[in-house]
Order: sequence, then C-alpha cells, then structure tokens
Amino acid sequence: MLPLQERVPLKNSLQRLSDVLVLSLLLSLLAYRLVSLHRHAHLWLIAFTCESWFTFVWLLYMNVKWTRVAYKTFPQRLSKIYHDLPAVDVFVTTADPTLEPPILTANTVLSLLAVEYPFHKLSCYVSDDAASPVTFYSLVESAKFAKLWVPFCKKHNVRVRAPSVYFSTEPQTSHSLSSDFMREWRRIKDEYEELSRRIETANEDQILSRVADGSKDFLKTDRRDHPSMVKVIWENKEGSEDGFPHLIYVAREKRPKHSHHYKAGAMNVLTRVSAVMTNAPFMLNVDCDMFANNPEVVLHGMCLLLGVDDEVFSGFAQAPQQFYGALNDDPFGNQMVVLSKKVMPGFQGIQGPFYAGTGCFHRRKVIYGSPPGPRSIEKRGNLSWEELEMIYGNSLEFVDSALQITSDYSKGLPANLSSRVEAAKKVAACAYEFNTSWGREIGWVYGSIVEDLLTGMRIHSMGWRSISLTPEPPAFLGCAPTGGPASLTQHKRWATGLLEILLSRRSPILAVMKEKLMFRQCLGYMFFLVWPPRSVVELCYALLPAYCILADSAFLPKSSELGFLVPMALFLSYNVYTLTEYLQYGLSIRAWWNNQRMQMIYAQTSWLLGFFSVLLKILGLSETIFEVSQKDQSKPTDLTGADDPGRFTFDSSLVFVPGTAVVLINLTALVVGSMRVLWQAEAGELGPGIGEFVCSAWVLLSFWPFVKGLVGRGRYGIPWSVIYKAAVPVFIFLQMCRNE
Ligand SMILES: O=c1ccn([C@@H]2O[C@H](COP(=O)(O)OP(=O)(O)O[C@H]3O[C@H](CO)[C@@H](O)[C@H](O)[C@H]3O)[C@@H](O)[C@H]2O)c(=O)[nH]1
Ligand SMILES: [Mn+2]
Repeated sequence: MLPLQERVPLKNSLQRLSDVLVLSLLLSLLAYRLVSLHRHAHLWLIAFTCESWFTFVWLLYMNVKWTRVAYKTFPQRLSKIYHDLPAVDVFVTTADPTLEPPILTANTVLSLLAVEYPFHKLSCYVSDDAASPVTFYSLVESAKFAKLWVPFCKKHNVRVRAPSVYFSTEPQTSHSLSSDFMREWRRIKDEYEELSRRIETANEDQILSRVADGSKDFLKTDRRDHPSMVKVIWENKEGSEDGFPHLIYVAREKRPKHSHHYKAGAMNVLTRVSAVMTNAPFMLNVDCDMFANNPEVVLHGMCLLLGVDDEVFSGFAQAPQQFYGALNDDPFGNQMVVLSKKVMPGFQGIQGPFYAGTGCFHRRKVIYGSPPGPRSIEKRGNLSWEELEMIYGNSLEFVDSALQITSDYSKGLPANLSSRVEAAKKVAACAYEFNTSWGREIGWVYGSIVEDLLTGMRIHSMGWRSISLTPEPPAFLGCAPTGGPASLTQHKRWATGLLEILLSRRSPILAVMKEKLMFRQCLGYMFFLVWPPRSVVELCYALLPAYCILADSAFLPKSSELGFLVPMALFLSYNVYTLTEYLQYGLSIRAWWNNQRMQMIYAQTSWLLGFFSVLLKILGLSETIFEVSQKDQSKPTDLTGADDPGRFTFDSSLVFVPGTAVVLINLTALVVGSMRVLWQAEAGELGPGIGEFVCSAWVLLSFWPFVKGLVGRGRYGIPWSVIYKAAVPVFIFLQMCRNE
C-alpha cells in the first residue's frame, strides 16, 4: 500500500557550521570579557551579563533549527485507501466586525465550504464574539451565494476558492477559449460583487428590519451581555447530490460578570456546540482572515492524521502561518517567512510544530484529554454520571458525544441539526464550564492570551507529537497587521501571553520534569517564552553605547586592541549569516533589514510592555486582555503614492514611549559625542572609541522609523504626548550619565 505521507529530513550541514561559528564567537567574546574584567569597571560586567544572555538565546535558537524535517503528503492516494473519509468540523472565529470586516469572514467561510472533500462530511461553525447582526447577515447571504459558488469551483476546478481573491484577477487563458465558461464566470463575478456590496453597506438597523428570519434574537443584543445564539444557516440535507457543508452561526452567551477567556473560550464553545450537533472526530480551526488557499487542504490534512502507523505521531497537524497580499519587503517584519521555513521544520525534527492557533487540524479526543497509545481507549464509560459531569459539564448530549469520541466509537452524525439547537445553546452558556475540567484538562487551556501555544504545549506534555502540514500551494493565507500600532500591539499581546505561560503552573520547565514534554521541545518553547525578559536585556544593551559616549567610558575594546576583532567578527558574521538565510528563501536584502530592525523594535517596545503588563497582573493591578488585530483588506495596488502602507505609523499608545526614548538618547549621545571629538583632539584612554559610536549609530538606524516619526506629521509622526512621556526616562538617563 502506498504511503499517504513521507518524512523528508532537510540538509543542514552548512547551517550547523554557521550556527557553531556564531556560537564560538559569542563564547570567545565572553571569555575575553572574563580575562580582562579586572581592567574595567562595572560596565564590562553589564555587557558580560547581556552577552551571556544573548549566547543563551542563540543556543535556544540553534536547538530549534538543528534537526530539520519536512513532510510531503499524497492526497490522491487517500481515496484508494479510504472509501469512507471521516467527518471534519471546521471552526472559524471572529470577534469584532469593525476590526475584522464581515466580508473577510464571508470569504474565509466560502473558501472552506468549497474545499475538495465529501461535503456531507464537513460542517462549518462560525463563532461570533461580537454577536453582530451584520456578521450573521453576511453569512446568510454567503450561504445563498455558495449555492452558485461551490458548484462553479468544483466544475471548473478553481484553484483559489475565496471569491475576493479569485475575482481579483482575470481567469487563466486555458479557459478563455470557452465562451460558456466566460459567461458563467461573469455571472458569478457579478453575483459576488453584489454580495460584497450588500455586506459592505449593511448596517445594523437595516438588517434588523429586513431579515425577518432568525435575526429577531439580535434585537437589543449588547455584545457583552446576551444569551447564547446558535443558528443553523444552512443544513445540508441527507442524500442531496450537489450541496455544500452545513453552516452554523454561534454567538456564545456573554455576561459582564463572567470571564469569557477570549479566543480560548470561543474555541471551547465551538468544540461543545459541534459535539452535540455533528461530533466529527477531527476539527479544523482557522482565524476569520485565514482562507483555504489550497482546495485539497482537508485531504492533505487527512494524509497526516490517518496515514500514520501510530496516532501518537500526529496529535494535531499544523500549517505554518502565511499571508496574502503581503507588503513588499515585509516592512513590519511580521510575515514570518524564515520562521515558517526554518523554525517549523526544526520543531518537526523534535516533537512537532507548536500549535499556532489557526490552520490546524485537531483530533477531537486529544482536545478531550485522551493520552496517546492503547490507553486512549479510555474507560470513561465506567465513570459515574457525577464524575462525568465534573469533567465535561452537565449536558447529557455532550457527555454522550464525548464518550463516543474517547472510546473511538462514533455513532455517526445525527440526522437533523435543528433538533440539536437547544442542546447546543445550553453548552454555549457562560455557566456551563463552572466546576468542570474545561480550560484545564479539557479543551483550549485558559490562563494565557497566547492560548494556542499553551494548548499545544499541553498536548505535547501528554506525550503526543504533532506534524506539519505544508502542501503546495500553501494551505491557508491570512492578513499580517500593517502600520505601527497594530503590529506593535500584536507583539505586545504575544509577549504578555508568553510570560503568562512561562510563569504559570503549565510552564514547560515543569512539564519536562513531570510530564512527557521532550527536553529539546521544552527548549524550543523557551525560545519564544523568553521574549518578555529578553526585552529588558536588549534595551539595556541598546543603551550601553549611548551611556558610554555620554559618560565618557567604554564597553568595547579599542580598535587598536586585538580583542576588538572578536565583537567585530561577531557583528559581521551574524549579519552575513542572517542575510543569507533571507536570500536563500528568495527574499530581498531590504526584507532582511526590515526584519532585523523590527525585531529590535519589537523587543524594546512591545515585549517590554508585555513584560510590564504581566507584572501588573501579578500585582493584581490589572488584567491582561486580548486586543484583536485590525485586518486590512487593502491591496498594495489600491493605494496611491500619497499613502504608503509600508510606512510606519504612530498613535498615542504607551507602546511607542520606550522606542522614542531610545531614539532621543542615542541622538543626544551622537551629537554630544561628535562635538567632543571635534573639540577635544585627544580621546581619553577610557573614553568611547569607534565601537561605541558604530553601535549607537546602529541602534539609531534600527529605530529609523522612530527617527522619521520625530519629524513626521499626522499618523506618521510621534504624538507630543508620547514625546513628553519619553522625556522623563530620557532625563533620568542623562542624569545617570552625568553622575558618573
Ligand atoms: O475574544 C476574542 C478574541 C479573538 N478572537 C479571534 O481570535 C483570532 C485571532 O485574533 P487576531 O487578532 O487575528 O490575533 P493574531 O495575533 O493575528 O493571532 C495569532 O495569535 C493568537 C494568540 O495571541 C492566536 O489565537 C491566533 O490564532 C494567531 O493567529 C481571530 O479570529 C479573532 O476573531 C475571538 O474569537 N475572541
Ligand atoms: Mn490574525
């Protein structure tokens, strides 16, 4: 029997050699500092501490990349082996109709309804945390359009099944001969344009008065205070020949007094609602902006989940996050190309990729806490009702569905969805999870706003491995945030959530000791989890050169000394090495530079704020919140020259304060330093040398968007309120330099 998947170890020798080269230079630098420590003051010690930390982070990064593996999948073999493919429940989450335009969600849903898979085996559930009638309306309208769209895609084997993307270009020439096709294409395009016009112009009042069917529940809904709503928008009746998957709208109950756990809470509700309605053994989850870019994506996913000798190897199958309509040269350093090409395969060589929150196929039983191996045929059936209720909550329908899943025995899908709506509403209620295992041993794990990493880590800690889904063309494509505020806020949220994980009782350090998390996988997770503390070290190191210039001292050897060669070689080889990584994947030098400098900016602004927000949480002064990213639909072509989408923008958020301070300090240092060089012919023995000046200039160059922000206008300029706030730390810093 032909295998459904193939494991491909990737060649690594050159990369390992370069990794070791950089590591040995780091170690040489540390050694040099140690032997010359006696000659220098406390600055040498600070530098040594920071550099030890960088060496540690480099080791973490090396560990992740050391053994890289990829998987190939062969979906065309699937139908020869399985006559009856398993059911898959598909989840889409949305939370805010202004930040996440409903037309985007509609496109994601349409792309999923049209995938190549037996359609009576798929059901699509949309969770709307805004309980927005506009989102509901747009799904109702999309379902009508799907009646044309899905058959069209299947008949003509359309490659990209998100209509907005498909219709953004003319059809490929192979079709253009047939006038029938062109007529149909135009008709459907017109229909789509009409659909998007209606969705984009829809306003709440209008909808509430127009859509009589099903929208009356939305009257008087406050998004923070309403009962649960579950609406079957489209039920794919048994036996129909050409149809498309079920489409169900879910808005979980929200009450101001009850914590709703953001996305993790939404995922748990989707898990339960789908369990009582269709109970598929597999689940696929995507964010509202992540459309299915490869129509065979579910088949590829099944190759990884079904095609393994032992299920333990694929607890879940994760596709890397990739982006659509991305700006040229990655100006905000968030397209994650190197991450998905280097780091994902690296994790694959250990215990498997981390769960990234979107583009992931899960085994339902894993989400329910079943361990791998023969023990997974669990005896939960022998538990008493009270015990089951303590685990799963008090819904008979849900417990029944969960027992089927954990015993690997499914009765199949219930015939009539509408009859399950009441049960579904019950499991979508706020109070359902009280005194149950939800959010701990069952479902998406609570306690961090980076719920994805945390949940994936729990799965790895149970001993499961995961597997990466990398079909060609890419499985899913989404939107990367653009502009300063959105990009920095996203990183701030991540840093906050990562520190929450690091400090929680689910920290990987504990999991490696007490559970089945592999040691190298733990180090892999640590590579991300150390972001927030890393911010402090990076900020400190970035201020060292300016400090030395202002206080007339040095933290680097003089250019005349032999020791100078070590940091210089390190600086050059590190940059050349990372640059070749970018060139290797066909990215530009600019993309490399943008990523280098954004990395520095994120570290010293977003991660730093993330670090402090967790401190405030620990002190009980504030809660951490999930700030949803703005999804931009604008394509680079829509924009005129006047409005450059790649240009860094600002607002009055606190996240801009540390960056502004860093820039002001380095500007002052460079001005003061150059004046001193001009006036004072002899440089002091202990004063700053070329090294300090280059480093300070390098920091300034990395923060160039902020330098431009100091003189920019409107949203391209740093607001005065931010500059005033930044002036305080700048002033303190300058005082410290003088007291030296
Ligand atoms: O209360 C909430 C908040 C968010 N979301 C959804 O969560 C998804 C991700 O939100 P987004 O603002 O796009 O965050 P990103 O930073 O782009 O998301 C990445 O990081 C998140 C963790 O911080 C993961 O949940 C995501 O899957 C992952 O793509 C979106 O579909 C939202 O609609 C909810 O359903 N409820
Ligand atoms: Mn997103």
